[in-house]
Amino acid sequence: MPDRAALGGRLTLVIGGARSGKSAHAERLVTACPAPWAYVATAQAYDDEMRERIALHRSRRGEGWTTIDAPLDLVGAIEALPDGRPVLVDCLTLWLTNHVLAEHDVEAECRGLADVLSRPRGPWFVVSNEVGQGIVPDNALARRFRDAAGRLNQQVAAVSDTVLLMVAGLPLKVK
Ligand SMILES: Nc1nc2c(ncn2[C@@H]2O[C@H](COP(=O)(O)OP(=O)(O)OP(=O)(O)O)[C@@H](O)[C@H]2O)c(=O)[nH]1
Repeated sequence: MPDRAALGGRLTLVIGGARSGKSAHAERLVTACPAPWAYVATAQAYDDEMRERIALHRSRRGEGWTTIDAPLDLVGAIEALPDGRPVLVDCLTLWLTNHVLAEHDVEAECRGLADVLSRPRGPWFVVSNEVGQGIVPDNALARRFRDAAGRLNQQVAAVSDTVLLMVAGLPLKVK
């Protein structure tokens, strides 16, 4: 196992805007650890565009990966993984979207996730979107989502050893 400190510690949050290169960078970090790697996907393929994106991701990942679908029960999926298995969770924002749309108790879900991520296991790499830098959305659901995403990112960043902000494909170490 490579030096944990060199990999960024037990938990690394990779955060950025859409197409900032966060998934690819997080994959590079995970594959610096010995295989096998676990990919925990929170996306659901509702249409052809999403199906195509997912197929691209799968072909990019190649061998050595096990994919686990966890659109809602991310805590259960993480807890079920064997100790020491390098894990990539992609991404928190879609997981949050799924809970918001299902009208679940989003605050409780986020607390539960931050709690499991704060446990001394890993190496874990978690991808999330930095949202909310544009103008205030004009509908209440989007505002609620934006606020919940900001709070979730803060909670996860607080328990992370390393936080990387992706800008134009480049990682900026913010923690
Ligand atoms: N269900 C499922 N989803 C996957 C799989 N592979 C990737 N995804 C999803 O694909 C999503 C990321 O895709 P993109 O929209 O291309 O990436 P992005 O995060 O906008 O862009 P980048 O910042 O460049 O990574 C993540 O939410 C993953 O959950 C898979 O095998 N199964």
